[in-house]
Amino acid sequence: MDTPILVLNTGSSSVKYELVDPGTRGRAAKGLIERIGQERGRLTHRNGDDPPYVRDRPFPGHGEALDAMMEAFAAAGPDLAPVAVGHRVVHGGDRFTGAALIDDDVIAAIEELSPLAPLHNPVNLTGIRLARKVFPDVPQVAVFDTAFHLTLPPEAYTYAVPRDWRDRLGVRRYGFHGTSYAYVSRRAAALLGRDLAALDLIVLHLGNGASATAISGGRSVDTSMGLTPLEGLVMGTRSGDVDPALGGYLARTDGMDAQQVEHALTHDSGLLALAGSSDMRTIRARDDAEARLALDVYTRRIRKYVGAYYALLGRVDAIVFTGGIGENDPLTRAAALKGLDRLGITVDTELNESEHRGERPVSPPTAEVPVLVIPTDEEQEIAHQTLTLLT
Ligand SMILES: Nc1ncnc2c1ncn2[C@@H]1O[C@H](COP(=O)(O)OP(=O)(O)O)[C@@H](O)[C@H]1O
Ligand SMILES: CC(=O)OP(=O)(O)O
Ligand SMILES: [Mg+2]
Repeated sequence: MDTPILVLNTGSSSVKYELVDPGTRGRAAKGLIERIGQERGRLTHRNGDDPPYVRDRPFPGHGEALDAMMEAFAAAGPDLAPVAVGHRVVHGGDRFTGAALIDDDVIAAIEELSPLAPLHNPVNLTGIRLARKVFPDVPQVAVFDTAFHLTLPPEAYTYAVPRDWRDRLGVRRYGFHGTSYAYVSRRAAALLGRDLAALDLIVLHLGNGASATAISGGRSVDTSMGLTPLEGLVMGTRSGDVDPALGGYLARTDGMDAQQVEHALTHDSGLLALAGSSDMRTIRARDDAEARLALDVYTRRIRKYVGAYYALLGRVDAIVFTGGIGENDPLTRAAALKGLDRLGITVDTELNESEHRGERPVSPPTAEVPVLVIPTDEEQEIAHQTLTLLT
């Protein structure tokens, strides 16, 4: 492979990267840098079938993490000479309806949108700036989480708030995880052996951030994240839906300001607030009242959205789970769909709990509504969209 695409997925606390062959879609190398900003970080770099190159040390910020990625390529190969770089960018507002070739103007627009995705857009820009410095002559492409959701109908994206906020300040539902939804919905149609254009799907992306989307004919028709990636489901450190009066209440009774409230709802809430850890594996290892309540709150919220999206779509051809929790946690899948048998939705205990990984149904073969697990691959989708834009 001599002309691969480098894909950078800079997340809130991690960096995932891949070197993808545009012809075969094969991976020459891939890596993951975890727990950025925490006491103990880890970089895992894989070059083909070589034994992995692992570095356990703290990465104070995303700049250090990206430097470590460059060191890993230098030490463990392969040579890094990409023909293009594809970047995940979380918030594209209503300006970016698809992937965009990055120039100073696009960078300024991503920066302008940073207040709407404070965990994500600033670190996405760190990756873009590093790649432009290291590969000044290589085209760089931004692939936006929001773009997939620009098909939302007005009644789905409009908040019932003052007109001035909507007209002047861009207050509306945008939706996120779109790169994942684009990939997963295509793969779900392939697994069902049906045309995506004819399918109504409810897709649950349950990772560190989590969201639900109703997809009809391959188009997003409603989604749980809103103006920012804070609305909707319970997440690792984010509250998801709360009463909008909460901020005012805390200001009046406890003297908190808007920034403090938003920080707490973004960083100190969700599973972390309920069970002391944002990591599902850690919570699963416990069996006490606090952990059980956290899981009940978590799965009940998912069930509410499944019911709501079933009602909006009027029918559903499959429920699809993806993301670290959706792919790997059978108890979450079972609990989230508990009691929905009357809607034709149920999981098969043996299939759901099987050690099998990869794309698979977890509902009984005779189920009216198939329940599928489709591992997401945002990096593959970013490479695909980068290539499509450039050719
Ligand atoms: N085998 C597993 N069982 C249960 N949860 C898991 C498992 N593997 C990963 N997870 C959970 O997946 C979540 C991270 O999801 P992931 O999609 O990797 O996050 P990100 O949004 O950062 O990409 C964590 O809560 C983690 O505990
Ligand atoms: C948009 C979002 O929440 O992304 P992540 O799940 O990577 O945090
Ligand atoms: Mg994610």
